[in-house]
Amino acid sequence: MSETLVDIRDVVVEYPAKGLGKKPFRALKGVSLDIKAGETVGLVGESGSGKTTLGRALLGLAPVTGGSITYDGRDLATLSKKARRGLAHEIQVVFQDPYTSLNPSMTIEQILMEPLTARDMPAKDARARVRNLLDEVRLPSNAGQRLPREFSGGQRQRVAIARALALQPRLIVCDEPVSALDLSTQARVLELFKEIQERTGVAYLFVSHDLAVVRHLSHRVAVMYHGEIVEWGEAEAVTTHPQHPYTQRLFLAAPVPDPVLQQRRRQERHELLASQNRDSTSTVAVAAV
Ligand SMILES: Nc1ncnc2c1ncn2[C@@H]1O[C@H](COP(=O)(O)OP(=O)(O)OP(=O)(O)O)[C@@H](O)[C@H]1O
Repeated sequence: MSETLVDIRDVVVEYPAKGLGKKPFRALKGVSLDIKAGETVGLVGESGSGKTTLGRALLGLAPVTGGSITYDGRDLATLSKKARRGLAHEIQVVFQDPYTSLNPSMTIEQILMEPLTARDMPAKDARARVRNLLDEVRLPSNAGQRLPREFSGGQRQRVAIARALALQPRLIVCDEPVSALDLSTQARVLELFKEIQERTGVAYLFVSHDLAVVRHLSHRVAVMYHGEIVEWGEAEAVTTHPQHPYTQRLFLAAPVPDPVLQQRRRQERHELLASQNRDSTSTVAVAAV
C-alpha cells in the first residue's frame, strides 16, 4: 500500500455569499491529505467542521477556490469535462441515508444495472454482473426483483454499496454510511466494507462524526475542526495518543461500552476541560464537543 491515489494540497472551498454585501463562506481553509491505493482514510470531526465538503470537493461537487486535488497523478482542476466524466466511474460515493439514496420506483436489479448499461454493457452481461454484485454484498440473488422499500436500512445500504462497486472504482467516498443504522447493523456493514477492501483493493475516504467507527476501519485518520485538519496520522496513534486539544476532547467524549471505562473517560474529560479553561493560550474554544 504505497502508491498515492489522491493528493489533496492546501484546498480551499468557499461557498458563495448569501446576500448582497456578505462574504463567501470559507468551509475549507487550506486542507492537505493524501490517500494511498487500497487505504482507508478516516475523516472525523464535529458537525459543520467540513468533512462532507472535503468529500464533495473530491467528487468535483464543491466550489474549490484554492489549492489542488490530484487523482492518480492528474490535477482534477485542469481536466476537461470529458476527461473528468471518464474518471467518474473510478471515484464513487455511498451516502448516509439508505432511505433516500435509492430510487423507490426501481427494482434493485434496475438500480444496479443503470450504471452498467449507461456505459454500454449489454443487458445480458449487466444482469450477470448484478448477480455477482448481490453476492459480493451478501444479499440473496432474488433481491434483484424487489423494490427498496422491501428492505431494511442495513440491506438498503448494502444495495447502495453494490451500486458504488458496479463500475469497479478505485476510491469510494463514504459519507457517514453507517450513521443511520442501529449498532449491530453498523458492525455488519463495517465488516462488509473491510471485506470488500481486502478483496478488491478499493480505497475509502471514510467520513464520520463517530470516532469508534473511524478507528475500527481506518489506516490513517484526519481530524477536522472549523474547516482545518488539526491532527493527521496513523489511526492507532491519533486515536490512542491524540496530540491536539480538540482531538483529546473528541476522543474523551466518544461513548465506550464499558461503564467503568466510561466513568473514567468522563472524569478525564472533566479534568481536561478544566485545564483547557485555565489555559488561555489554548487554540481551541472551550465548548462541549
Ligand atoms: N452548499 C452550501 N452553501 C453554503 N454553506 C455550506 C454549504 N454546504 C455546507 N456549508 C457550510 O459549510 C460548513 C461545513 O459543512 P459540511 O457539511 O462540510 O460539514 P460536516 O463536517 O460534514 O458536517 P455534518 O457532520 O453535519 O454533515 C458548515 O458550516 C455548513 O453550513
